[in-house]
Amino acid sequence: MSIDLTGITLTYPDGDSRLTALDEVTLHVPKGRLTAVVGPSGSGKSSLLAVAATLITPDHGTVRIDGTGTAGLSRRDLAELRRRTIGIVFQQPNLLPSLTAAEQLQVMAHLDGRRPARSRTRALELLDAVGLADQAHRRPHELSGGQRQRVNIARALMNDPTVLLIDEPTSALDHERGAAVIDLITGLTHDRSTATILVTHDRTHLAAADETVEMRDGRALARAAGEGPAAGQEPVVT
Ligand SMILES: Nc1ncnc2c1ncn2[C@@H]1O[C@H](COP(=O)(O)OP(=O)(O)OP(=O)(O)O)[C@@H](O)[C@H]1O
Repeated sequence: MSIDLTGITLTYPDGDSRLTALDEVTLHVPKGRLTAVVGPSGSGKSSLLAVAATLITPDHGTVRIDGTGTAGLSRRDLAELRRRTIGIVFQQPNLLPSLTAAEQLQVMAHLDGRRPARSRTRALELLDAVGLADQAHRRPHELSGGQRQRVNIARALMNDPTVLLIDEPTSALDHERGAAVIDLITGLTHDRSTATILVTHDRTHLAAADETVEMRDGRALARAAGEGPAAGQEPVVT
């Protein structure tokens, strides 16, 4: 149960040439560990998450999820792999306005063909796990920003993923609510043994990470949790 990115290079079209967004990035996140990814705007953080989520195929390098290589899989098989093993939390919760918190989660199980009664039980368990047991009946406009983000995180857990990929989950929250969401992510990573990658701008979150990777111009520089800014330029990581 892990996610392994090895020698990932990703380029985008840029006029007559190509822009290198990821340059030989290697990253190994074992189960039960939280890796934070930081770096300036444009350094490749979102691209890294998109490759890890198998939403973008890199030019070079391999992505292995729980030991399974993704190269050569059909779009259908990739979609299946994503649905079964990867939980993705985007920056904006993107909740459906007309559904209650519990129903936002049940939609995921419905897409997976599971029975409504069982999915309701699981949705309520997960809302409880993220501290929203008493908010299951509320619609998004009746929840605070922090509560909406918790629903977003619970929804990503609905299919019991082994890999959690989280993009800037606290950007719309004040410091206190942001810190609570990071605590939640740390706890879920350890309790549910997910391999978690957290992209964040906020360096105060780094203390919660088991490892930090600093992105610079598409390259990954590693440093241990709690250290100051990456000093060396050596490519990283384990
Ligand atoms: N679809 C795209 N087409 C062309 N270039 C892109 C595309 N997406 C990203 N880029 C470029 O790739 C580089 C890395 O972008 P990326 O979004 O991964 O960085 P980031 O670190 O997530 O930035 P931010 O913190 O601002 O979200 C940037 O130079 C960006 O302009």
